[in-house]
Amino acid sequence: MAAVDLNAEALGVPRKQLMESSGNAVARACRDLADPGASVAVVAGRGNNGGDALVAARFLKAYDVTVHLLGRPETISTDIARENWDALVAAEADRRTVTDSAGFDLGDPDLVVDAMLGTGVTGALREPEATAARAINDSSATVLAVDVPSGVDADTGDAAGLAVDADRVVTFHDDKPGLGDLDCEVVVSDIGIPEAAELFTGPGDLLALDRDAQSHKGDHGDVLVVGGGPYTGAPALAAQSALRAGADLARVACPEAVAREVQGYSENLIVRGFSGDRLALQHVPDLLDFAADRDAVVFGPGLGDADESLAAVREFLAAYGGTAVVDADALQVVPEVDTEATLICTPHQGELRKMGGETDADWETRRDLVREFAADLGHTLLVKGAYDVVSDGDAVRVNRTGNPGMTVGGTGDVLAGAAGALAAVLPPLDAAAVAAYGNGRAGDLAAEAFGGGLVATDLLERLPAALRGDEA
Ligand SMILES: NC(=O)C1=CN([C@@H]2O[C@H](COP(=O)(O)OP(=O)(O)OC[C@H]3O[C@@H](n4cnc5c(N)ncnc54)[C@H](O)[C@@H]3O)[C@@H](O)[C@H]2O)[C@H](O)CC1
Ligand SMILES: [K+]
Repeated sequence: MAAVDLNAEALGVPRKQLMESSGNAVARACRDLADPGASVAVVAGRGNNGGDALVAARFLKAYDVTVHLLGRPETISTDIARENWDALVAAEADRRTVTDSAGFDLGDPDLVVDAMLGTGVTGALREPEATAARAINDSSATVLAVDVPSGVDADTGDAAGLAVDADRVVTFHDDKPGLGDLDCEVVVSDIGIPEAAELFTGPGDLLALDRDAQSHKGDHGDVLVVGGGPYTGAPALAAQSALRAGADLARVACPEAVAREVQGYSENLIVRGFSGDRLALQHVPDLLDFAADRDAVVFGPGLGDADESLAAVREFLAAYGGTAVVDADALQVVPEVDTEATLICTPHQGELRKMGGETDADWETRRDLVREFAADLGHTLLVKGAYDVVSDGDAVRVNRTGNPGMTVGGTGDVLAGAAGALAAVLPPLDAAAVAAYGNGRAGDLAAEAFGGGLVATDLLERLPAALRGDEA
């Protein structure tokens, strides 16, 4: 929900506007449950759940409304909730602030609006919320809960002890998984979050990358790039991109003939050569061993399309059970391989057709075609284009970052490496979506500096800022 909110904000629909819609929906539910003139007690907590009800109070002119704020106004935790409190103060609305549980008096209302806690609840209800919850449960009033009954975990439906016993819940945007088992009526209200906030990647998607302060070396991925042979820059770009996208370790397995050159690009890479000047079947057993201890493998950058190299990719994937990003020439073997591995395939439109997939000039048609083809393959697809389409055969995401300057060579290797690093820490669909978003943003930042003259290494430098969400 937090991710969708941020994406909505980036699309020009800020949280305060959503709160106005939520409050409006709460007021509608009140009108449904009580006749004009009825007494309504709005019990508001200090977060945005409370804020929703403070808005609702403004919409209930035909009712006898008393607002109980649990806590001093200075302790309201968000600006948008505080602004709505200030609006009630300015309007001299009937209101009380409850600074300790002894000071809470619900009165004898016809209807209670429970807006103490929503999705922000942590642990058992503290005071004065606990006292207020008991008073609400003891009263004979009809109880309308905002978003979720206070004290109930919206994801699981569990309560850590006491929770409000509601007659009806008005929840927002989408059903919450935890509400299904509650013994009360649940109404889902649309609050104007654009569908695009869920379809298109946005800054909210970056929330998935938040790191645990307690993390250790290796927690963020040990990534192996298998490639090189005819090209040496591609595997080096992919591996460096994995590091820039947050991986702790990036290794390259490449032919001995090019290993020195690959190492020469960066001292941050761990390079391991195998005999000869290109990948072949004889290398597969060692590669499988080496890959088994890694979190993700990126297959393809600079590998070339020699028959023996493609045969090796086929044999590797057939025996591999981990997570792999498959790019470039390696893509063509994917449709014919029966593998246990979790694959993220990163074709451009031409490579997609070579894999047997269809494409279309219209992005909405393409979205549907990519979803179907991903379902057929049983793998995640990231189909590159002006609009990148990502699908695991079920969900679809579309990425709009990036610019025409990125048609330069090497940007695909940067994307594949980033996808490898992210696949080490996120589910495949999210890894692909965030990689596409970050790579495109890095390209946009690079275009600011270099326009159509940007090169792939410019993206490497800007990938950390792009994945942090810095403004272009
Ligand atoms: N897009 C949306 O989903 C929208 C949701 N809205 C509403 O916002 C709430 C979530 O708001 P948030 O501020 O994140 O959290 P809460 O208001 O639920 O609670 C935070 C508040 O509560 C305190 N607290 C936490 N746990 C406890 C406890 N066990 N006992 C006492 N107090 C507790 C904490 O310290 C904070 O002060 C969502 O449910 C919707 O109702 C938006 O308005 C519209 C968009
Ligand atoms: K609530």
